[in-house]
Amino acid sequence: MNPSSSTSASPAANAAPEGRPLVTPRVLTLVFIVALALAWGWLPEFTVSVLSNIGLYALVAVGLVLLTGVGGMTSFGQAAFVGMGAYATAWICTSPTAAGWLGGIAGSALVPWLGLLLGLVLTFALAWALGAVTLKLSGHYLPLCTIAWGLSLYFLLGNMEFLGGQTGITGIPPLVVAGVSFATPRMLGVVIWAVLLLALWAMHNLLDSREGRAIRALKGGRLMAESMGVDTARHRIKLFVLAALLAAISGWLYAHMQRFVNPTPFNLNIGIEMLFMAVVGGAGHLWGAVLGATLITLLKEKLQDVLPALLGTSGNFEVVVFGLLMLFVLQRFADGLWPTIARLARRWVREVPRAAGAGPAASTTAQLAQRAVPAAGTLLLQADGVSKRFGGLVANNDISMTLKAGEVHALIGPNGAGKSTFFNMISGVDDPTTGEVRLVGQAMSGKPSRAFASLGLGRTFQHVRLLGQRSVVENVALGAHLRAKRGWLAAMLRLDRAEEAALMAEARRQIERCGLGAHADTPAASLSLGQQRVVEIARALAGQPSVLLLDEPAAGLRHLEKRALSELLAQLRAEGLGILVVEHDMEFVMNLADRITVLEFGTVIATGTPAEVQANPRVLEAYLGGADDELLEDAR
Ligand SMILES: Nc1ncnc2c1ncn2[C@@H]1O[C@H](COP(=O)(O)OP(=O)(O)OP(=O)(O)O)[C@@H](O)[C@H]1O
Repeated sequence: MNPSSSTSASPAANAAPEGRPLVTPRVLTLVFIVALALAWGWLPEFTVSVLSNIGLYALVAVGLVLLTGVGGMTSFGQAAFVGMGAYATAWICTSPTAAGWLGGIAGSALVPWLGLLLGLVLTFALAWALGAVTLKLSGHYLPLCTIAWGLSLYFLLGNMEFLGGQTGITGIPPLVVAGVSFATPRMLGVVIWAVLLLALWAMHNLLDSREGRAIRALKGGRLMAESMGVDTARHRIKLFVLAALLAAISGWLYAHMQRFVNPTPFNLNIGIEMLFMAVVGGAGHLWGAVLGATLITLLKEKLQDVLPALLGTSGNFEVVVFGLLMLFVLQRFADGLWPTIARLARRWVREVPRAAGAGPAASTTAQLAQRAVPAAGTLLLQADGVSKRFGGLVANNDISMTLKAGEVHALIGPNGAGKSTFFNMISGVDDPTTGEVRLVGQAMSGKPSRAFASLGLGRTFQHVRLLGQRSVVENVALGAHLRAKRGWLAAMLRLDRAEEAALMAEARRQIERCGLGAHADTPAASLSLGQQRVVEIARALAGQPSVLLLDEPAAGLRHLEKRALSELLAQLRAEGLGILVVEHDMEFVMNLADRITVLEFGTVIATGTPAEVQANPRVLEAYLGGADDELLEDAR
């Protein structure tokens, strides 16, 4: 496990100044674990109890960090899932009905484990169902929905007679493993922290994988993630279920620590407190969950003693302080406290850069899926009479065009001519009102962007869409998402290392090819806009596309960079790619394109070679009528 790996954009970004004493995050983590283990037997009972509570909260907060900080979905209702885990084991361990079902094994040491299984199964089913309904919502509707089901589950738990109503369930047996009883917080605390550390390790592994990059991409917007082949709806639900399962495990441990359950610890207030923990600690950082859980738990303990003494009356005043604290933290530390601590610690702690090609030996490196290069002249992309209306506005009017393997086709036209709209039609972002798009011979009506990606369409965006805090190599590796297949479980257990090494090697190869080798480990946001556009091209190439759609690739590039880009695209054309470029830079287009299609007011006014288009009177008229007279300059 690696405390700062989730905090750092890249190894290089973490690099400490040369010559300073260095500790790697891994060593620091080991020191922390060993210190905790050695101190555990000697700590006072009360401290052990508080630490166990911190462990329980942190387990839930880890799920919230993934859900909220990494995946961009806010949940106020996580306490209800803790309740599900707690009540499932409480019921199965104590109910006569459950004992009837369990027959001979009722009362044995196995029953709490059946309670865990029941809690996980119920939570899985409920979270999947809730996720399927609520995660389609965006903006403030999603958090509102989590409040709604958080409240509902809380009242449900408190109103079911067989669960003891508001009184709850008592007499839950302690965990017993191989004859060893985990009845005391000192004993169960070991299990709690072991589970927490295991969860941190597994979640760190998940984030440091192909699926982790897909999860991070969710926050960058569905459009980008889908274009890389990520099924965003499915990933959102899986992330939601994963966070719920972590909460349920925390609930199971809680029930066997307290040995009784009632609905109070699972109400909305506690759900909000758990979200505080994730956000205050550092919503995008796994160890931020531990930090947040520690700070809030300790603060709560202190405030519960101090505030009544100060105010002369009792009440839940700590909630007011939490609210103020939240305001302060969000004002001063928008990303929570963990990134600030990690930044301060950078003098002494640094990540060891993962060397290019490091990982499993070449012989054990997995093979990524390969796409056969189409023969030159093969028809790759075809638009037949594509029209798009927005209300009364006809943005695209009966456009037909083709793209063949081994050619560069440019789409030009004045601002507002309908180029982006057409780009959206041929990349699955939007559906034509009438007409048809075919990709490698397949009709694409109604298919999402990821279906286009899986058929070999790679694209860049007019407004760059990168994960700015992540390194260039991670961004580019996302482009190869569909070429690998290891899933969440393999990633968590680190069984995907060979494949991951292959993905990273491929990403680095494409970065080198695009001339950005020196920036591979730099956070993408720290590059110039022009370089970020090139990163997008490298990301598209990592998917080994046969069709490349480039939306204004030369915008923001300096002269030499444009020349290098032009050479790269010419080389890709020679390798057999079909490239469609939407571009305003006429010199770039005229020097590169084999064919040009000119749009005006959504209609094709000319198609042909650069020379034919430059000599076309309608084209000259269209450009003279607009602000851009570069074409005329070129034509002369
Ligand atoms: N979602 C939408 N709803 C309504 N009108 C839209 C929508 N998208 C585009 N339009 C309109 O369609 C027309 C074509 O826009 P589009 O963005 O495709 O042009 P463009 O050629 O890409 O322009 P630019 O070069 O400035 O990017 C414009 O009049 C625009 O206002």
